[in-house]
Amino acid sequence: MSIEKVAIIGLGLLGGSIGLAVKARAPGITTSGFDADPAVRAKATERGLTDNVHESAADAVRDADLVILCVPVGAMREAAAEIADVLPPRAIVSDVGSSKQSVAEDLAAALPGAIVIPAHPVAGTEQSGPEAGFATLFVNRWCILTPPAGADEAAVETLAEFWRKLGARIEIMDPQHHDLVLAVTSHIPHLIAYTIVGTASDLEEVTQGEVIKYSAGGFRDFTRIAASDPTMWRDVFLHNKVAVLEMLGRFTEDLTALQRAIRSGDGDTLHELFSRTRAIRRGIIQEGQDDPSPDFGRGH
Ligand SMILES: NC(=O)c1ccc[n+]([C@@H]2O[C@H](COP(=O)([O-])OP(=O)(O)OC[C@H]3O[C@@H](n4cnc5c(N)ncnc54)[C@H](O)[C@@H]3O)[C@@H](O)[C@H]2O)c1
Ligand SMILES: O=C(O)C(=O)C[C@]1(C(=O)O)C=C[C@@H](O)C=C1
Repeated sequence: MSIEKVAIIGLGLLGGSIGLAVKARAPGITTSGFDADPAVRAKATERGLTDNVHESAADAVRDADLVILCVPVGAMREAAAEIADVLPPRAIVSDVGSSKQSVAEDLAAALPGAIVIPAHPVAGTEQSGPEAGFATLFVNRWCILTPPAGADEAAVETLAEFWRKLGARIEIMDPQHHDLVLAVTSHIPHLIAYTIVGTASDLEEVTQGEVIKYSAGGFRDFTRIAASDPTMWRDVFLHNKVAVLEMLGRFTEDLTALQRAIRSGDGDTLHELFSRTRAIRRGIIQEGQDDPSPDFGRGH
């Protein structure tokens, strides 16, 4: 199976980055795009995010070998339903959603009989919209494929090869496991950032403008994450509810243990944890998994 035409539905950060990455790294593949928002379609045309930007999802997916849904996870079902009647029978349908169980269920329900291979490129920034995309977003990043049991192996390999062309590394995972892992590595960190920035802002009366004044330190890193798209993240928490609540329970227990250590003056417990976490950060940097694009969306 080879991919000659990719249809991208949703032309924000992820959809736009896929379009630009195909142009830069797989120029033999044609791209077509659609976004529900006319202003996004206009900007996508201006930036040339895909070769063609269509006025309907149905027009965009015509003759496509691969369709990638790049919409918020809460909009996946509706976006899939819009292409159900016109989807070429041999086309692979995939997505980039940050949670996988609910998306797999929604796509299977909306597209009975279609070849559906959900995926999640673990790459992004706090930016969103058609101006945010860039061609190197996926370089050296993991793309996790979560094929359903009994999925066509050739289709899985075709999708994996597509993502490798864009620079990604491939992992295959069960959707339930994906959602648990990402709950702790991505979803809860975002929830913590939203919380700490929200709490500091609620305390503004006490801190009298100091939230902004002293935000050059660690707090500033939290504000970057807390600037992430509200619609996208609302949908992630509503659609990965079980895993997030389970991991949040575990996190709360660990936080309580730290609270106890501080209260009782147990410096060893604090020091041991902080040493372990420092080693993890250094390991990530050594593996070369840090910022793919230091001048974009990071480090400000
Ligand atoms: N932002 C990240 O860091 C990141 C990383 C990996 C995966 N993801 C996932 O990628 C997906 C897209 O996120 P993004 O950051 O590109 O968001 P974005 O807001 O930049 O883009 C989403 C686009 O989808 C469009 N859209 C919404 N409903 C639609 C519909 N029914 N049909 C057509 N278009 C529709 C919106 O108009 C918008 O332009 C989400 O599922 C998100 O969970 C995001
Ligand atoms: O770097 C960031 O700003 C991100 O939030 C990217 C990030 C992440 O948590 O790692 C966010 C959501 C995704 O589904 C994948 C990647």
